[in-house]
Amino acid sequence: MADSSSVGPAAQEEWSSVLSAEAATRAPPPPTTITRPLLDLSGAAIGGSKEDHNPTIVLPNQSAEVSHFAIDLGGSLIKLVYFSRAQQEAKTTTTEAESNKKKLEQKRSGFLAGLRRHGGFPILGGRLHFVKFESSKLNDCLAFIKSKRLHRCSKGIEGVEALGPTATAAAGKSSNSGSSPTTTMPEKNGEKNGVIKATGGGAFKYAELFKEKLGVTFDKEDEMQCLVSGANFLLRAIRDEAFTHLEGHKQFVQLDQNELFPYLLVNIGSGVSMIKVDEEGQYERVSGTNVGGGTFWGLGKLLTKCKSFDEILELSQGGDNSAVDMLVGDIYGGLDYSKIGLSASTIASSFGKVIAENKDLSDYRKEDIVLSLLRMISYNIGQVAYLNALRYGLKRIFFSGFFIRGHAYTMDTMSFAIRFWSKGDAQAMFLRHEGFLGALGAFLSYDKYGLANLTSHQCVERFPMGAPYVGGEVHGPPIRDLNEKITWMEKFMQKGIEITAPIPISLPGTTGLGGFERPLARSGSLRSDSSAALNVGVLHLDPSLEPFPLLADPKNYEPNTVDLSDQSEREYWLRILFGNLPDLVEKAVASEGGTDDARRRGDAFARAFKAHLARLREEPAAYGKLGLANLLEMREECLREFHFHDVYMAIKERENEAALTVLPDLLAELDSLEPAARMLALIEGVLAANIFDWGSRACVELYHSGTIIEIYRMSRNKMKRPLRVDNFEAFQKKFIGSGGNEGSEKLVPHKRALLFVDNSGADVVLGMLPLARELLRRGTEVVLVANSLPAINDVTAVELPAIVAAAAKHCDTLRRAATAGGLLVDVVGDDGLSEDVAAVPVLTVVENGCGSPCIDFRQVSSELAVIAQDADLMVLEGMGRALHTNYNARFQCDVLKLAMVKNQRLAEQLLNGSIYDCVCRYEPANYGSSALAN
Ligand SMILES: Nc1ncnc2c1ncn2[C@@H]1O[C@H](COP(=O)(O)OP(=O)(O)OP(=O)(O)O)[C@@H](O)[C@H]1O
Ligand SMILES: CC(C)(CO)[C@@H](O)C(=O)NCCC(=O)O
Ligand SMILES: [Mn+2]
Repeated sequence: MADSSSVGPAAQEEWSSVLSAEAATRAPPPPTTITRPLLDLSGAAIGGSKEDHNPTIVLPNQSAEVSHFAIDLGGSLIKLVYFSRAQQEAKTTTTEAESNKKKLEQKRSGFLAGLRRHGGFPILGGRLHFVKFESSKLNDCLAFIKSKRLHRCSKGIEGVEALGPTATAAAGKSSNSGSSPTTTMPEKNGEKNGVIKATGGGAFKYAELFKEKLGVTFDKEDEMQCLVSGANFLLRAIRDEAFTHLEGHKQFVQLDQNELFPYLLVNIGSGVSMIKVDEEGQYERVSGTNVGGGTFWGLGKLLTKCKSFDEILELSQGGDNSAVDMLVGDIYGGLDYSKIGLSASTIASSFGKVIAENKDLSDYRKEDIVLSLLRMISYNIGQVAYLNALRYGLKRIFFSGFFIRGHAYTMDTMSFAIRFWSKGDAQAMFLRHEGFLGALGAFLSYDKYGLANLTSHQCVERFPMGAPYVGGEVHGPPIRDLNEKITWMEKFMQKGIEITAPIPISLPGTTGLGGFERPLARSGSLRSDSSAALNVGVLHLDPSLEPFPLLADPKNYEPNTVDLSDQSEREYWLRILFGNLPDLVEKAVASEGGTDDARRRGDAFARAFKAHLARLREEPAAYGKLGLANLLEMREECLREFHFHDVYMAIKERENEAALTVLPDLLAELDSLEPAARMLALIEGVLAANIFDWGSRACVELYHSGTIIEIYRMSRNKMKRPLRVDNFEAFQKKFIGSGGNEGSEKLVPHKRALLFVDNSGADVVLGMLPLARELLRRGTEVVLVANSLPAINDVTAVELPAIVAAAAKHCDTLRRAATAGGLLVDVVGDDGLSEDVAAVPVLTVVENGCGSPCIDFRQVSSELAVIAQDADLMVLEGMGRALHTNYNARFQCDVLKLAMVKNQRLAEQLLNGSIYDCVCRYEPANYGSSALAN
């Protein structure tokens, strides 16, 4: 699995230049329409006139994603939440051989999918996207809806399914003018323009307009109701949604669902609404204030002539409010007013200093004015919120609305106010989807999807791939497809700009007692609107994911072993991923035939991935709590985003083949051993074969030194006991009894073993399959648990049946068990199969629900969850699944954790050892709890 022990000097140099280029931290704002070089030109058409500087190009065959949506039309911003079902990959150039292979894989995955349960959810699984527009740019919003054809599928998911990628939907040219960008489309292919859930004042104000332009009717939902149901959904279903922000420090809050209510929801939009929420569906708007986001933006605009909200926030970075604010010290001759607890630096009166000074507006620095204004409004809202919380005895206050914009100073100011006035009794919390509560609530009111019932394990927050390259500005026409994404990356390359995703502002200083020092300014480092998109990401809804039932303590389970909130740890792993990037890109491009198209995508992938790394370096919590597993998954997701389906396919095939040729000899060798020696040989074999890990730089360098088989032999020969962690005896005792003599006492074999496999090639063929065979021989049913999607050279569930079939040619046990398990459907031989198949323990394959080298047991496939219920042994193999994640996890059944450490730092830190050390950690059922009981 994935890492490396060293990063070359060249890579390091590039890394630091990318990551420290403060001046280049902001991507240029995108023009509202762009000319896009095309990948899939079929059916393409130029929208608008050809003389247009930036005509819109419509790519009907690349917009296979069809969606459903809800809208919140507010006083300042329009928010859209739309759904797209599990993505149909847009076509990229594939050879016939590749497409045949894909068909075969699809057939196989159909077999796996046949095992899926959908838990009774009417939704199929898909993604929730979040988009916003300025209310004054309604036409952009209309154009967006048309380009995505959101208005055409109001029949819902069932209707969505029936739709094909038809050649319609010109993405209207964006403009700020009042002219109509679109006209109502006639019905086509049975699609209907229908009824859309809408909330916010604009649901009333613009109902006629939407009817006229898009032919849709609004089904109005109450704004407060939507805010509350949106908030409840986020707090229940999205992990790492709520956080505190105090003195520059952001911390995610684990909310206990039983202790969530009552709370105060303070939505700061143009105006502010304060809602007491008592329980699901029960709430009351207890207060509001007209001093809100609109006030800040409006006054700020008047006073500074700034053109955008972000510009104002950015200005405030360099401000010193004491230039306009009257401080206690100004009144008290530099002294504190300590009798009532006010320090000299406390603001006595916002803007009060101006009175005595005979100056014009232009005599003041804009920065100072804006900071004073921001502080005044934030603090005031905090204070009113506190008073209402006090009025109803509420301890938890959640702030939402786009006024917040993830802006550290704003959040700190409000948190400070709450903490100060409540004397620490009440807590201010913020939501990552801050401004989308209303739209989300409206979306959830399409209750037929059962979305409102989703819980956290069914919502996976993926890294929002579109985000780093959309640039600034509130979204105009968005990135619609792969091709546009690539075009963006190329634009940056042409300009020689490294996109390091927008960086959040720096920490403000506070001076206690309500006085604030000015925030530490940092040049041009405000997060732009695209980073707000970065923060919310895309929610993947997967109704087939479930918590793994054998976790001993699901509530406190933490998959990651390495804590990346530690700065040096984070820096190290970010560097490793950065250093491995050039190689990975080469492999990725080669895996897609090395064509120009592949090269383009490869370069774009590298840019995008670097942007994410840079972003995380600046704000580690940008995507929620960050662990190594997330980083590794992000890389895989990012590859998929640029349609690299399986980078290591060729390597995996080559290594499978090579390993299969020596399998018969290995099996014969194993069979010649006594049971005790055989068991040791099997375990050592698994560990030795775990060296084939293309995610480890050190190992990849090793592969130049010999053939696969030579390296495997070398690895086995080097194996020395005791291993770095060596519980082999304990395992052996459980397995073959004390003394190692089979038959010396009656042993009950395990009923069902889950073998979590890691790499393709020798690892699975020479390591895990022989172990599976041994278990089967002892009467244990074996389930091979493998990835649902490719990650590095990890074997996938779809690939396993063919590997097992090939191995079964050399082994009767495997053949019978695999046949009994339905794996050998098309390899039925005519010898020996007439025997009683029911008596043979079964060998099956199950997908784990992941596309990453690690495994997060909070979210596994439902098949795995079901089959795990009767398992009494787990074997977690490989660094990703047994060390990076789950090394400290406890389970309700016996667990064997087997891995070779292929990273020096991890070896030192986790095991006090060195690279290539091995771990054989055996933990009997409820190992942790019995330890506690003692
Ligand atoms: N790019 C932006 N453009 C305009 N305002 C922004 C932007 N980003 C943040 N804001 C702030 O967010 C506020 C709007 O927040 P939000 O979208 O939650 O409210 P709204 O729904 O438009 O208003 P209301 O609910 O009162 O009708 C603005 O008044 C402004 O203070
Ligand atoms: C009018 C709404 C509800 C529109 O979203 C909002 O802007 C608001 O709550 N304004 C504050 C009005 C008040 O309670 O004084
Ligand atoms: Mn609103």
